Amino acid sequence: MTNDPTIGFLGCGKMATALAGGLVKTGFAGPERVLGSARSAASRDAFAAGTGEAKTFDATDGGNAQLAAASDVLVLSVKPYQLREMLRATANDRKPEALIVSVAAGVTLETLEAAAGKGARVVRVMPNTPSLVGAGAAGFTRGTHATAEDAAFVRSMLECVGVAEEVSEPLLNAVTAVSGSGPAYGFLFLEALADAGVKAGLPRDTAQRLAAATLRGAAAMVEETGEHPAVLKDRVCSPGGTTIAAVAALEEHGLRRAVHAAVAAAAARSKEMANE
Ligand SMILES: NC(=O)C1=CN([C@@H]2O[C@H](COP(=O)(O)OP(=O)(O)OC[C@H]3O[C@@H](n4cnc5c(N)ncnc54)[C@H](OP(=O)(O)O)[C@@H]3O)[C@@H](O)[C@H]2O)C=CC1
Ligand SMILES: O=C(O)[C@@H]1CCC=N1
Repeated sequence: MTNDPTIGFLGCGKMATALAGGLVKTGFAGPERVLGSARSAASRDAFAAGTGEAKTFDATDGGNAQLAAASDVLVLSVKPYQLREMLRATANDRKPEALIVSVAAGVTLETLEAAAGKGARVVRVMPNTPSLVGAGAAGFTRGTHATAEDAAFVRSMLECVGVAEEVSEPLLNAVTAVSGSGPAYGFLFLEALADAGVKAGLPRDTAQRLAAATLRGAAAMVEETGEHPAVLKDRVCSPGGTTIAAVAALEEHGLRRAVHAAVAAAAARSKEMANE
């Protein structure tokens, strides 16, 4: 791996823009070391806007090959079903020593390595969109030919925009279900909390600010105190008070069961996508 690798995002949509934007924002990579390719001008413009005007390539006009030829690290960030074709299509353009990083849900190392060709160094990552604001959570696993240095590079890239955990490949389905898809659960809960606040009489913007800060605060307390979440929850519940009344209502309406079902559904879908 060169000292200042050029990181090319093949497919520069929502996840690529969140990750690349985070890398630029935190100074991990200057915009001159970040590239993106996509078919539509809308995707390319959004990526450029989110990354301090990183260079983009038009995929309808040989852009994927140009990006592949210029990238020391090639981040595959198209839809899962497109990955095999993208790897085959850029086979003759990629630098032989390029590190291939896939962020696609469900696509296994076996599939990636077979499509990337003999000896290809591949790391499979499951990031999430809060990478954009330096609060990402990612899991990763390295392929057969990826070196310890490759894993260290990917870890440093991910830790620049949040937390990163190296896991065995089968656990990536669970990582996808917890932290890859997880921001959506958080947004849904936050939206519901703000809506309920509006119902209780708060102005919308006040309710949303309070809900977001409260969830951020709860997460920060778990991280900073190292206490079990149940212990922290118990400290909010005064005997006969408001919180225990709310907690009882959440239990009655099946919050825990709903979360278990959601994570199981996402993990099952991730597993299923390996065969598509
Ligand atoms: N969104 C998320 O929270 C997360 C997504 N992921 C993974 O990231 C990947 C991308 O998902 P997401 O960012 O949500 O999806 P998007 O649809 O936002 O991004 C896909 C990108 O690929 C581009 N694209 C499509 N076809 C081509 C092509 N032939 N050549 C080059 N670019 C192309 C699209 O632009 P255009 O159509 O203009 O070409 C678009 O920019 C998926 O594999 C997903 O599993 C992983 C973790 C979290
Ligand atoms: O919904 C998806 O399939 C992708 C993977 C994790 C988050 N978004």
